[in-house]
Amino acid sequence: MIIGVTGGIASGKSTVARAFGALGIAWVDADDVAREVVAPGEPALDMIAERYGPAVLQDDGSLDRRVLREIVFADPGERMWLEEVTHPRIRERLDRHLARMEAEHGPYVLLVSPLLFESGQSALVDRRLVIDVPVSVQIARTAQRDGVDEDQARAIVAAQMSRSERLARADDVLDNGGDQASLDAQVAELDRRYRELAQNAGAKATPIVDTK
Ligand SMILES: CC(C)(COP(=O)(O)OP(=O)(O)OC[C@H]1O[C@@H](n2cnc3c(N)ncnc32)[C@H](O)[C@@H]1O)[C@@H](O)C(=O)NCCC(=O)NCCS
Ligand SMILES: Nc1ncnc2c1ncn2[C@@H]1O[C@H](COP(=O)(O)OP(=O)(O)OP(=O)(O)O)[C@@H](O)[C@H]1O
Repeated sequence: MIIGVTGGIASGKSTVARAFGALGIAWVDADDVAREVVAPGEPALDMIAERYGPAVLQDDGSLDRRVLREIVFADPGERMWLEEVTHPRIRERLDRHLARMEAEHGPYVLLVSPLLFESGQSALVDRRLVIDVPVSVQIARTAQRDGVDEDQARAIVAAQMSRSERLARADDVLDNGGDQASLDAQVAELDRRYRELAQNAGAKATPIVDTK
């Protein structure tokens, strides 16, 4: 069983994943895979460099993420171009990672992704857990953690699905407006339910042999 964990920027997805990790659950992070597909030598990085020129590369040939971030969050057309180049590659790698993880780790695994619904990754998972916080909290935590100014944090939030649309697509919701203890308690309860669901799904998939 694969659980998709999603939420807007700085909603707390990585913090939630670590809390599941402390209970023995494995996860793959779409932001990490998004970095892999633009590593030096990858065709996507060549396409980005061709479109934006050397300013988008650092001296060692790797992507200057700050420069590209400023380009794509100032211009929706450029963001869409970047998504067309990266998202199919990200999805394909995630699919492979998840298949391997499901075979190696039980009873369920997590796909942690900011764009689960926007990028077609929702089709890779069995349930969708939305990490929910008010937009004002997202902006404050993004600015504090990433050192980006509030306008850019707002531009990133604006490029993502709205809070209400995301909640409408959720199977489960974790309210992350509280403290770490509240987050941990909600994760413990979700883990209990997911283990139960995974066990029932496994039982259904096992053919019952009639011994008579
Ligand atoms: C624009 C890039 C270079 C900025 O890199 P940077 O290191 O500053 O940010 P990072 O990759 O850690 O992303 C931080 C957060 O920004 C948000 N974000 C990133 N890309 C997008 C996007 N296309 N649309 C909306 N939000 C996005 C997410 O909440 C993400 O968690 C990078 O985010 C990127 O390559 N984005 C395109 C690939 C993508 O969509 N990744 C999202 C995960 S599938
Ligand atoms: N319940 C909480 N109380 C206070 N701070 C929190 C809480 N949950 C997360 N944070 C802090 O908010 C910031 C964002 O959390 P985190 O990095 O887990 O979010 P994310 O959704 O993974 O972000 P991104 O979308 O950028 O990958 C971090 O600095 C984290 O320590």
